[in-house]
Amino acid sequence: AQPSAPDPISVPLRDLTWGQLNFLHTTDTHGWLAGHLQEPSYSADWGDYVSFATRMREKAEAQGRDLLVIDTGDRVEGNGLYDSSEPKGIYISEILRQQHIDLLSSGNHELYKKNTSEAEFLNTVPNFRSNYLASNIDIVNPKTNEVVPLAPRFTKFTTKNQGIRIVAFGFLFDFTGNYNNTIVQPVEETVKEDWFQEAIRDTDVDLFVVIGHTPLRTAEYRSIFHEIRAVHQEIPIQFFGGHLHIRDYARYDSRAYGLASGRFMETIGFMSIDGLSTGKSISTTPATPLRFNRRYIDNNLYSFLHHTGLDEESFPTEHGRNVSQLIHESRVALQLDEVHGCAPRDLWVNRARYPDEDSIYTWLETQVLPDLLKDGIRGAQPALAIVNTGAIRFDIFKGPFTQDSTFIVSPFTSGFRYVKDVPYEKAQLIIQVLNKQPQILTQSEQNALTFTLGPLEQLAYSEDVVADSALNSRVVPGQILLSTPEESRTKLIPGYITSDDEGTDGDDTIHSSISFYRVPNCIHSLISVNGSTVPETVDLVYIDFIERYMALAAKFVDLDIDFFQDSEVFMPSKSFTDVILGWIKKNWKC
Ligand SMILES: O=c1ccn([C@@H]2O[C@H](COP(=O)(O)O)[C@@H](O)[C@H]2O)c(=O)[nH]1
Ligand SMILES: [Zn+2]
Ligand SMILES: [Zn+2]
Repeated sequence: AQPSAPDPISVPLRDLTWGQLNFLHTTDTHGWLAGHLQEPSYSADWGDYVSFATRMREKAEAQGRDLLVIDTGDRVEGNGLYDSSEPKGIYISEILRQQHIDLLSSGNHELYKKNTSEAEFLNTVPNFRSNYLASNIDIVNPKTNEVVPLAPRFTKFTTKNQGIRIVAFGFLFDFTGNYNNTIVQPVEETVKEDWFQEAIRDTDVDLFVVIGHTPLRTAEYRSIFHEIRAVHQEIPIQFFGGHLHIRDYARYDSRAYGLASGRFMETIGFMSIDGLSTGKSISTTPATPLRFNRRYIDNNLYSFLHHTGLDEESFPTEHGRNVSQLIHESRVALQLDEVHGCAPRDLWVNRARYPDEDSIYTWLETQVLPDLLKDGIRGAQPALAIVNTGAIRFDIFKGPFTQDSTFIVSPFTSGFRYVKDVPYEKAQLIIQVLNKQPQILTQSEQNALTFTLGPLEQLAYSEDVVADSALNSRVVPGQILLSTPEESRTKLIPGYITSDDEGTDGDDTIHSSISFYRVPNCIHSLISVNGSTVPETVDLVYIDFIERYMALAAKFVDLDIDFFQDSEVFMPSKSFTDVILGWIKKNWKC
C-alpha cells in the first residue's frame, strides 16, 4: 500500500460468485489512482489494484476460468495526480498503463479539450493497443490532420482458458460538449453503420461485450441492445457503463445485463457469467444454465485480501508494490501534500441538504463568490455570479486542505465572463431556467422549454439526474441492511447501500446508510454595493463552461444579448480553482 494510505477497517463482507468468465470493472476514476487518503473504505491505490487483478487472474486460472479487466473512461480530471502537473496528466499516464486492461474506452472528460484527446490518441491508445475501443469517436490526427477513428471500432477475441468467443464494442454516450478536434457520432446512428451491422452478424460468437462511458438506462444502450437482439435472440450480452458516478446493475432481458461501477476509485465492479457456450464446446447448448452475478467491491485492502483469500504478506505482487511506489514518488514530485489552509468543518457536495451551513454550495454562495465579485466589480455596479454545481467535484473534509484537495474539489480550468447591465429581473429568470424552475412560465411554455432547449436539457441531465439517480438507485435512505444476527452485532461503517435490478445485496461491504441530497444545476450570489437587494441591473458574471446554456436561457427569457459576442472576461487569468484556493489561503489559517 502507499505509505500514507489509512488502514482499512474490518467489516462484514459478502463473497464473490465466480463463473466461467469473470470481470473487474472501473469507471470514472478521474485521476484518483492514489486512492482516498482520507477515507479508509476506499484507500487502496492503483498498485494495490494491480496486485488484486493479478491475484484474481491467478485464482481464475487455477480453476480454468477467465478474468477480464475493463475500464470505461473519465480517467482524467478530478485529482491532483492528474490535474496539478504541467502539462496535465504526465504522471498518471505512466501509472495507469501498469494495469493490464483488456478492454477500455473513452469518457467525455477525455474529449473536452484538444490536448486531452490528443494525449489519449498519442499515448493511451498505443499504450493499450487494440484493447482500446472507440466505436463512435473520431479524431483529427494531430500529425496528419486527417479524421481517423480514435481507436479500433470493435474487437473479436477468444478467452484463454474457456475458449469463449467475444465480440466487443466501446461506446461513448451522445456527448456534444467535445472540442472540435473530435467527432462523437450519436450511438443510434453508429449502430446503423455497415461495420456494426456486419460485426453483430458474426455467428461464431458466445458473448457480446459492450463497454462504454454510457449510463446503463439510456436510449443509447437500449438501441445497441435492440440491434443485437434483432439479429441474435439467444447470444448473451454483457454491458459495462459509467458516467453517472453510481453503482448500478440493469437487466435488459434474461440473457443481457449491465454493470456500472461508481466513481473516483471507490468501487471495483465484479461481474461473473456462467453457462456460456464456447468455441471448445461440442454442443452449442452449455451444461449449466446461464447465470450472471454482480458485486460492488469497496476499494480497500481488507476487501482485496478477503476476496483473494490471501494475507498482507502473500497478497502484494512486486509489480503492484512498484506501482504504489511510483504513485508515492509522483505525489511527492507534485507536492500534493502541501497544505494551503485548514478547513474548520466538513463541507459536502451531496451529503448535506442545500442550502445548509454544511453544504459546500452554501459556503461558495455566501463566502467565496461574494468575495470574487467584490474583487472584480465594475465601480459601484451590482453583480450576480452564476456557477454550475457540477464544477465542484468532491467534498472538503475538516482539517488540512492540500494541493491535492484543490484539484479534487475543483479540477477544471474554467474562468469567469460577464455581460454588463442586465436587467436584474431577467438575470433571475435565467437562473430559474437553468435550474429548470421557470415558475414565471405557463405550462405550455414549460413544455416548449423541454422540447426546444436540447442542450440545456443535457445540462440538467448531467447535474440533476446524477443527484436524482443517486437518491433513487445508489442509496436506500435510512435502510440499514443487517441480514444475519452476526452482522447485526457488528458495528457497520457508513457507505453505499445500492439498490439495483437484482435487489440490495450487491455491495461486498455491508454498510450503514448515508443520505444523499439533490442539488440544483446552478448556484448564484448577488452583491449590491449600495445594499439594495433588488437592483435594477446587474453585471451578470458566469463560469465560462456554461456559456452556451446561458445563451439558450437568455433567448428563452427574451433577453437580447449575444453571450458569444457581448461578453467580456471577468478577472482575467483567474480560474474558478484559483478563486477557491485564494479564498482558502486567506481565510482558513491552520
Ligand atoms: O470543464 C468542465 C467539465 C465538466 N464539468 C462538469 O462535469 C460534468 C460531467 O462530468 P462527468 O464526470 O462526466 O459526470 C458536466 O456536466 C459539468 O457539470 C464542468 O463543470 N466543467
Ligand atoms: Zn465522470
Ligand atoms: Zn462522464
